[in-house]
Amino acid sequence: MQTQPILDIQNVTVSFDGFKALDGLNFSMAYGELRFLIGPNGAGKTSLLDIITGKTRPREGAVLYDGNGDIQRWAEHKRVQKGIGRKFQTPTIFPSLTVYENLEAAVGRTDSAARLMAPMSADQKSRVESILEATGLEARRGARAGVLAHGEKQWLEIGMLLIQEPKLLLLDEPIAGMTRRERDRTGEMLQEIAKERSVLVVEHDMDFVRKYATKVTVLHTGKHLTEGSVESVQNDPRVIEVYLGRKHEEAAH
Ligand SMILES: Nc1ncnc2c1ncn2[C@@H]1O[C@H](COP(=O)(O)OP(=O)(O)OP(=O)(O)O)[C@@H](O)[C@H]1O
Repeated sequence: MQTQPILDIQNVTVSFDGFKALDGLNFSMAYGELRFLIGPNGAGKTSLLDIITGKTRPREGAVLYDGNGDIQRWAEHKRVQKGIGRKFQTPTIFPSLTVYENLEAAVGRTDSAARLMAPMSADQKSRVESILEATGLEARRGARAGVLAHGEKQWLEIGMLLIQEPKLLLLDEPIAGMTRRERDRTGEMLQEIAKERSVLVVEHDMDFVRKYATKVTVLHTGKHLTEGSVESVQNDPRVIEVYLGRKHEEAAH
């Protein structure tokens, strides 16, 4: 087990026309950790993912990653090559290709165009098989991605990221729109994935967070409000005040 964090965000500030989406944020994650990120709308959760992937550059602070020092000068594609994978809410799968073909396309995605066109190696084929198993899509391997159920599409995209063997996987509300069964399957999948890599999940659904999180970080107004076990965070008066109380009120209306 590595003692250094895989990700260490130090005093990061991101401003849009003077408005601070992240305001002196400190955040760090260990290797092999499944971390949930919660906070009210506008807290800065997506902005945090954006500075990790390089979509946004901070005005101040440092983004230390996987023993590379500060990676702020790295382009987005370099971060992907170095193991930072991000799943957006809307899947970017190829609907007319089968599940298997989608994974086949993803296997060489970070390589050169020539490698992309070449037949898969034995190693790549076995990676596709292991991803089919990990995502529970073995029986759907021949189905066109466009006809998959909503949950299956999300799992396929997770598979397409996993096949590139990321070290740090970022997921933005992965269970949005899923059935209860799909949610549970996704929660179990994330726990399995985190045995081999670090996973950071932005999630609003507190039932899901309660069930699958061991450690939760709460953001508020671009700052790190608190972090800890689900129980400690849920009972923190500041969290109740800024987030959970508000969510209960929303649910009551
Ligand atoms: N490109 C941008 N230009 C201007 N303001 C932005 C931009 N991106 C984010 N913001 C603002 O920064 C703040 C933080 O946004 P962010 O999307 O990171 O919050 P969030 O916690 O992900 O919210 P939500 O839960 O609603 O997705 C918001 O007030 C948002 O309006």
